[in-house]
Amino acid sequence: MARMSQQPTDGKIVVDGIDKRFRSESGPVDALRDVNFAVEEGEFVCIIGASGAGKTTLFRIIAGLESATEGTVWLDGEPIDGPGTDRGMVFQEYGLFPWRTVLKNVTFGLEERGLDKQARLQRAREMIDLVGLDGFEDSYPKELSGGMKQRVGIARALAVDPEILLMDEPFGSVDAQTKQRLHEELLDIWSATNKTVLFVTHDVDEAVTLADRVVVLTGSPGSVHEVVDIDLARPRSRTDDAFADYEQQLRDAIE
Ligand SMILES: Nc1ncnc2c1ncn2[C@@H]1O[C@H](COP(=O)(O)OP(=O)(O)OP(=O)(O)O)[C@@H](O)[C@H]1O
Repeated sequence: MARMSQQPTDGKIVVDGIDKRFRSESGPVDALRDVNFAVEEGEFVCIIGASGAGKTTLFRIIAGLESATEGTVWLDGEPIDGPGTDRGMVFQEYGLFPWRTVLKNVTFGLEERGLDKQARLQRAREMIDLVGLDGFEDSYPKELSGGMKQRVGIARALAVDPEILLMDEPFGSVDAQTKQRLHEELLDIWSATNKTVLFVTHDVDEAVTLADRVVVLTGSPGSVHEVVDIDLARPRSRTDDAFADYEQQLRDAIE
């Protein structure tokens, strides 16, 4: 298939005809087939789907950690062909350096950007404040709870001021109460910083809580079954009938 040399439609991120086939010892595995959707600047988009629908694979392709077999992901009209500081990443398993303090974990991305030490420390402290971890600058990851570790991950991703935040099940390992608090904090950070957020989850409740729009991946190989606009004012309440209706709609779509 001829590769288009121009982004086919408007959008900050345009996922354009993505196929992914893995080669494994037991033969090829088709993970994604003809995945198409666009994300507008400043939007909060969740990708949901059952286990194996290809969410993480798609995340990794958009992050530039994995290449597509067919198709292109466009960012501001340019094809993505590797990771970049325009995309900050947050993973479920934190990805922190255990031998570095909180402060040194957050300065990590800044060291590569050539900022002087003073500027790095100042920026890192601002981000640590933003995620509510002031006072923990000198702690090590093993001294922190899961929720706190994830805050460090978010601070580190934000430190380089990426335009886009890519999050792959970031709150999968924290308890329900912490998750709810992190949702509120993430939405505050999102509205304060105007980032574009792409957030992978298998949790329907989380998607309705957070997203402007939800991309539902189904099938194996996965493709876009439906894109659902969540037309609810924020802050959202789980006890609203409309919230429950969206949850049901997404549950039905996944099945
Ligand atoms: N490196 C790989 N080699 C071979 N197959 C892979 C590889 N990575 C993923 N797959 C396959 O691709 C498909 C999609 O996997 P992926 O991890 O993207 O799904 P997912 O929706 O994120 O699932 P989960 O919610 O369980 O994490 C699965 O069939 C998986 O086995």
